[in-house]
Amino acid sequence: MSGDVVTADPAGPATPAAPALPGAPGAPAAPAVPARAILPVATTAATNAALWRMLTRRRWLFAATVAVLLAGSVAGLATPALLGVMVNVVVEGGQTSELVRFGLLLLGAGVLSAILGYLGQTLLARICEGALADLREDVLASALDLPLEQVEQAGVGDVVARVSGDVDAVSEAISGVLPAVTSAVFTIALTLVGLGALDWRFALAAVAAAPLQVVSLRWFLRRSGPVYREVRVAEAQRTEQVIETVAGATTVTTLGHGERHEALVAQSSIRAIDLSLTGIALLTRFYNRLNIAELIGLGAVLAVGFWLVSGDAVTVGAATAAALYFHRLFGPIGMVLGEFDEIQKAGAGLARLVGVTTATARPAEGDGVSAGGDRAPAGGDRAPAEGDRPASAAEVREPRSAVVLRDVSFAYSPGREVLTGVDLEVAEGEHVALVGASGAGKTSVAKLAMGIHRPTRGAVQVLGAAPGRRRRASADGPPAPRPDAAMVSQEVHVFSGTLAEDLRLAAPRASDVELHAALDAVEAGWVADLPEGLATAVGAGGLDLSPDRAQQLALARILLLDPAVVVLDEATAEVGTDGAATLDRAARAALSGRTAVVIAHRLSQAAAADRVVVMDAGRVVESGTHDELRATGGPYARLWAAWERGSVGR
Ligand SMILES: Nc1ncnc2c1ncn2[C@@H]1O[C@H](COP(=O)(O)OP(=O)(O)OP(=O)(O)O)[C@@H](O)[C@H]1O
Repeated sequence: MSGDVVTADPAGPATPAAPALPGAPGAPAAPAVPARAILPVATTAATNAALWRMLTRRRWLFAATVAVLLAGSVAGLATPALLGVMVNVVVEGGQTSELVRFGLLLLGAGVLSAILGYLGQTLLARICEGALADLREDVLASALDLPLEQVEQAGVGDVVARVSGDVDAVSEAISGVLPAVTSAVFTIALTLVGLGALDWRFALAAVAAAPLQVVSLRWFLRRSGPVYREVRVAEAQRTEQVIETVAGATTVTTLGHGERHEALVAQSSIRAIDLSLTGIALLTRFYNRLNIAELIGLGAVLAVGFWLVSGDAVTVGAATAAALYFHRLFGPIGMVLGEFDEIQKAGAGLARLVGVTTATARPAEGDGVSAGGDRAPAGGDRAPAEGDRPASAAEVREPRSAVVLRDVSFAYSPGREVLTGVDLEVAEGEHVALVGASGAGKTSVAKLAMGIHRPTRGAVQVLGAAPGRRRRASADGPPAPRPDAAMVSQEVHVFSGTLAEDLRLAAPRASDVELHAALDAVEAGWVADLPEGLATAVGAGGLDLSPDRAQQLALARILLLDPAVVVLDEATAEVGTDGAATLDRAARAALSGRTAVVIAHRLSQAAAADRVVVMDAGRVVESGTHDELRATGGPYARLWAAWERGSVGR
């Protein structure tokens, strides 16, 4: 996961929610992570409710549309009735002028029905396009808000498949199918009324087709639903496989694993294709059954017509009109039943999309997240294990601590704890350096503090800004809400665009003067030497920045973002002594006046901190100032001695 600055800033890159300031308005609460490592899929009821909400957001337009479509269907009903009357005129040897009059009426009804139908479809399409735009925005916003932990567990491919393939499936259904199906449903309902008006026995005969249609539909829905869901999952897996292969292309090529990866992509594609073919085979069998149902229905209407005409109960014209009415049902019924296919696919897609929006929905109070903004342990509904010490909000809320980890244990996979009983408190404005061998658990602590992961036991809390700190005001707008916490991670990402755009991801309204000031503060004097300065293209396809320069950009972004708490996990091993000294000074400038947790990859960073916390095998083993720890002769003193001898890091 790229993104060195993890922040609540809406313009920020890859912006999972930053940790909460307890009590702050809109403080994000940790959403419930499902036990299985997938993003949730909404229930049918929740999906239907979301669809209804989308459509009825524009309720007046919706009501007008229904009225126009109904009027169009009523006008359409006149056609078979008028044809029936014309047959009677012919049978009874009526005047040609009479025929012409009814012919003109027929033409008028047809034109009116077409105009109203067109208008209704246009209005409905407008509602649907609006609903679709809302859906796209909701899903994209929700996807950007997804906790990194959930994205990591579910796989990026799943998220990408949802915001692309699933949105497309729903788009097709909403913009193409829904308007057509709605007007078809009106036509069916009113045609049955028209048949009944001719003679109730015609309506009864028409219903003869219904049992087979209902049975066929139920048969189809039962089988196709799971198949379509599997298709969506298989497509997500294929996307995941492709993304993984492309993202790791260099590694794949250098290790000569190209063929293996191609085979894996092919395998996942074949599975998706096989499932799609199964769906098509089901659809063909379904249409066969519908054709048989129509044959039965038309046969019944004609037989009843023959019987009624023979008994003088109805005229030949009425029987003709009845047959035409039934024939008129073929199209709409076939369309509604046939489109169930698209509706099913869209339903599967919509359930996954609504799942994304619910994955980021804030749980209500009492959902396992304390009002103080504690990060509750994952698996909120598990029974407390023996030895669990569920830390209450009261227990962890301490007025002068900006970051509190209380008795925190954590495992990436069940049963494999990488942190055990970690207690860490960082006072407001304090700079704490985390020190330890590779794999000791420093980055895991940082990610827990940032809310990227949640503890399996214990509680984590990040408090707000130090009193008296001013928000950065922008010249041309209200002051931006101050972000709570931000992280500079080991993988600094330089986003494609100009240098100025890259920096403005952290502060969209910052002026060029402010950008230059931030760059100066982190000693990025090299920017001034670039021929195009802030307009220089960086990132993919642009100027390739060395790791220490990318690091300086990340630190400048911190200055522009101005968070209260910073977690710094920069590991720039490639820089020499001069580079390291520059980066240390840049970090000091970026962290000045903030609470900071610095993962000290160079012990010079630890020496400059207010306090050093030493970790070993997932536990805190020492804590104190640099001088105190050196004097005790413990693990830190040994690390320091080794570092001074130049055998570690430098
Ligand atoms: N995403 C992950 N999935 C599974 N295990 C992980 C993951 N990330 C880290 N670990 C494991 O957790 C343990 C602690 O790793 P962590 O990265 O927190 O240590 P660290 O002290 O920051 O190390 P380094 O200085 O090398 O970054 C290690 O055993 C590591 O292998």
